[in-house]
Amino acid sequence: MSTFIVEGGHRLDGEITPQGAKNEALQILCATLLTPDKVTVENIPDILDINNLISMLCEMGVKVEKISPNTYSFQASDINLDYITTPEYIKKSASLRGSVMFVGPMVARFGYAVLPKPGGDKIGRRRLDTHFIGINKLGAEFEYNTEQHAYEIRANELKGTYMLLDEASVTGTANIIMAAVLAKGTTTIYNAACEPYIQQLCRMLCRMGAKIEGIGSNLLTIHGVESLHGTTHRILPDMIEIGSFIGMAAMTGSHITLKNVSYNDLGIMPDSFKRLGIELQVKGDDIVIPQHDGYEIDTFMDGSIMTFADAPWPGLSPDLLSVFLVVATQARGSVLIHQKMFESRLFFVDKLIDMGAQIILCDPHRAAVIGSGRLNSLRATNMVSPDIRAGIAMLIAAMSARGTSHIHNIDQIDRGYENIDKRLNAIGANIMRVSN
Ligand SMILES: CC(=O)N[C@H]1[C@@H](OP(=O)(O)OP(=O)(O)OC[C@H]2O[C@@H](n3ccc(=O)[nH]c3=O)[C@H](O)[C@@H]2O)O[C@H](CO)[C@@H](O)[C@@H]1O
Ligand SMILES: C=C(OP(=O)(O)O)C(=O)O
Repeated sequence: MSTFIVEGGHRLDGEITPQGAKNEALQILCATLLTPDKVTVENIPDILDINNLISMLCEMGVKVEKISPNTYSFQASDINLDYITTPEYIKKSASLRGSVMFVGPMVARFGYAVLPKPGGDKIGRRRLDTHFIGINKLGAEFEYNTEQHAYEIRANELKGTYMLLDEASVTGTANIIMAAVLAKGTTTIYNAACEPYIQQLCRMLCRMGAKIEGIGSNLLTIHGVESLHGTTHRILPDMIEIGSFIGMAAMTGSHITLKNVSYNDLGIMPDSFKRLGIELQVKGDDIVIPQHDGYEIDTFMDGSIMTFADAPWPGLSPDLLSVFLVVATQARGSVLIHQKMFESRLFFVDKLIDMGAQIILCDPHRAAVIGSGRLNSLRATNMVSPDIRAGIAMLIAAMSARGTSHIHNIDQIDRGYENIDKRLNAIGANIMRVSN
């Protein structure tokens, strides 16, 4: 377990380029299993979750070549199906959420997959019903193996069908798409998740020979094909990292430029920051955040207190609410943060309260923040990062606080943010990494 020692009060100044998107990369790397041909992927983030997934692919027999720091090629021409029944595979799967998306491609191409309990953030119940029901509807059978503590999934043949998903699950939709592209006949997925990362997956699959209609909508029609071939794909910039940097810049009174953000793929996020009182200038495909001496939270048009709530795309991502929450503590005005999707993601506010923030945790899903308008800057403290996004929120709080804070368990931050300490120190932060 490593620790960040963060000296607060330093303003940032300069340019920063967002990393490739973690949650897109997890889907795309799993999709490389769908073809025996070579697939080259650019802009892969160098983060713990992705490196773990790549090492699992290697152990499954995928030939992985690192072409440059963020570009790899993958060739799944000779897969060792025995590996996926080993205790090692089961243990590694439990270290990240993305491993759940091996199921769709494996069952589509090899008729066999093993699904141990996947890992990922411990942020409340994270059910997999959508994955199971969808893949089962395509004709695969799930059987729980009590010795392995994992499901075995078998299918002689997958057959296209109509399905209305019980919820617009992101990884569930990706898994079902990856199974359906090689199924016989036509699959219709209604209530599909449709965020840019799912769109990117669909576009890559189409370049590999898949036939998918309705990309970008919640109604996908997939005409199954016999086989897929190789391609090259570039991962989008990580919208959650972009949002984290916007919030960090405002809260620390910094002037920074975010380079090449793929603005049109950011959805409602930039406007949501504007409603928090943060000024953003869009220059080409860059976002400039000018130095803020203060910012004031908007109200709704009827004058009532603003709420930021998560919703499936094109709503606001749940992964950004921890950032909105911490940034609101130093705004003028009040806001309700309503985390509808996950029930254990707001408990980190206790630490912000210790630092002097005015927050009432109304229940596990809702926190009311009374911004102090920088009258009382936060005080440094010691904290433990419980999940990726609480971790980055704690880092933002520490960077804006008076004094030196310690953030333990920063592996949680490293799961999703590439070399965050080095990249922020390069533009003026003072963050020291200590390995315990
Ligand atoms: C590896 C990866 O890509 N992880 C992301 C993915 O996780 P993941 O794919 O696991 O999340 P899901 O989309 O399945 O669901 C997230 C949560 O929202 C609930 N839910 C979902 C859809 C819906 O219409 N109503 C609803 O209540 C689910 O029950 C669950 O509690 O999507 C989440 C939601 O954007 C993000 O937080 C995760 O970062
Ligand atoms: C919840 C997240 O990730 P995961 O689904 O990988 O746990 C996240 O990225 O905020």
